[in-house]
Amino acid sequence: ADEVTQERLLNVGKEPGNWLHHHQNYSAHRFSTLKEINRDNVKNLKVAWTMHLGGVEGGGIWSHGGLEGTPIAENGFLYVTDGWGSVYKIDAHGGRGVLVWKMDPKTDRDWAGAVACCGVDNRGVALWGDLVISHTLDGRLIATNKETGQVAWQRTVADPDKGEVITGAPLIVKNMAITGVAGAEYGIRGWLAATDLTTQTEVWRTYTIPGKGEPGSETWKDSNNAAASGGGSTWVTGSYDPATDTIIWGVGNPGPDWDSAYRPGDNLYTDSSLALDATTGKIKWHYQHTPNDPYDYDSVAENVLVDIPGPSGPRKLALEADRNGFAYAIDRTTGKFVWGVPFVKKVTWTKGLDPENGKPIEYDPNKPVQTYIASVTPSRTNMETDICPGNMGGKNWPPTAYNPDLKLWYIPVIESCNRVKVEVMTPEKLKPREFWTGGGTSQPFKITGSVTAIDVTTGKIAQKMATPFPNLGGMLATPDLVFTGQPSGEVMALDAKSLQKLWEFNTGGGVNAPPMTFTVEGKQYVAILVGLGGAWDKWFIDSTRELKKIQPGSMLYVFAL
Ligand SMILES: O=C(O)c1cc(C(=O)O)c2c(n1)C(=O)C(=O)c1cc(C(=O)O)[nH]c1-2
Ligand SMILES: [Ca+2]
Repeated sequence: ADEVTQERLLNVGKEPGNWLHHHQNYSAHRFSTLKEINRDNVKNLKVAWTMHLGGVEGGGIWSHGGLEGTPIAENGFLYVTDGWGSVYKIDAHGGRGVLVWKMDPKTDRDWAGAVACCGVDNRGVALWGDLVISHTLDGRLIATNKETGQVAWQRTVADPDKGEVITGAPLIVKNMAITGVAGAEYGIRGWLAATDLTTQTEVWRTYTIPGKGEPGSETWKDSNNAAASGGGSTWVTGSYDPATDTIIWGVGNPGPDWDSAYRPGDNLYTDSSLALDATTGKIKWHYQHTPNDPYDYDSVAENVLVDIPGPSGPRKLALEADRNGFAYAIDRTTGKFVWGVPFVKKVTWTKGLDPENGKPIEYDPNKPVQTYIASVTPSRTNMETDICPGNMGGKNWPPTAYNPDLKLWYIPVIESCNRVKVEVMTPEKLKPREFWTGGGTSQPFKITGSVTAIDVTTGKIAQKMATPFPNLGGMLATPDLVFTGQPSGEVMALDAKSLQKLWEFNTGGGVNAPPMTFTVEGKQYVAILVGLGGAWDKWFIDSTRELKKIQPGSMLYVFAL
């Protein structure tokens, strides 16, 4: 078998025809050097083959599943998941797709689906040795034999009885699988866990909310014991810097989401980028974007690691496009702010970022409860208000892509506002497996989107292409193109510099997953999963009424010249 080793995972540039990491490389670039499909011929791109998958069944509070995964490609085989965690190995040789095996983990749909805030979601697998490593919504890490499709072993990592589920893809670092958790809307205390794949045991588990007396615990100043149910999920796969053996991972919102007076203080490490020693799980640094967040602005987005020439040698940056509407560059050696720029058209909750430290200008470290621009901030004295970006954020989980030649970073943008209603929470209201949000949202405004390119040498917006719908799929970059999709069904290719649309195909479904690319027998393909699920069609559909017509679906599209 083709063993996937740490050596190969570190050197994916040597095998450009494969796509071995969830985010393509450890730096989360989602950039492929393949250029058989390019600016000149992309207009001729056609469907090469398709495959219907399963996983559309409902469960818990969900009427159906959706597809958010990034396929993994190795030596002509694809590995994809559906929302309930079934893994499909597909033989892509010979210009068509043939199912080799399907591993159905028999996810407990009602038990897990009842505490999945935002859809029946599974964002994909990882490869290690001769195993396919995957997660299930009901909290398991599963190792499947790559050749036979037989489950080699499995281990429970998260507990839906506590409101914990898993939606993200695992990150493989050395001999470990790193698992992030979801559940901040159900009063969990977030964590990251590392499982040794050789011994099948836990190496470390680091909580994203410090325990009593630990550094950072002073940022929970309440008498409600809010930290114990304070959220801080880690539901999007992070990145890894081998030079310093550092994992950089985004942390989600504090809970209860909108009643910030329940949890006075900055609420570390919610809404932060967190750097951990990969070997020990020890926290090295953090950078918090929205202290004492009253807007539900999870900072779970992937951190994109880039090295930019600077006056005194290369600057080692971690880029993050935050739900709060700002894109950040952080020095990934020190965790210090470098630049920040709004990437959405409308931000109303702050006047902007302090150019020195990147904190919102209105942030006052001496205030226990931050009010930012108080007239548009949900609070106990402003119980109903409109926020921009809306609570899905300026960018949600759909991943960015980075072109290292052009130094352009492409953000899949949601241009939005929505309405928040606050509910005052008390400790008695905290119940296992029940929503712990301190309010709710409604959608009185139309929501659109864009692809926004940032020049990372300047931290300025280089280009923006408006789209009629929010970007719920994410980005792929190649030397002179970017690929993305729309929830209305279109997959498109844009010119990497001008963002002019060069090609489009309507899949007849809803795109809620990122495109990727690979080769088989020397020929380049672009693959994307199609099937609208996630948070949108339950919680946000009123802002995009045309999308109400989109039917549940589950299909893999593969394109070629
Ligand atoms: O805090 C969390 O634990 C958590 C988890 C998830 C998830 O696992 O999908 C989402 C969110 N929050 C969230 O706030 C959100 O907007 C969201 C959208 C989606 C999606 O897949 O469309 N998931 C999630
Ligand atoms: Ca959340």
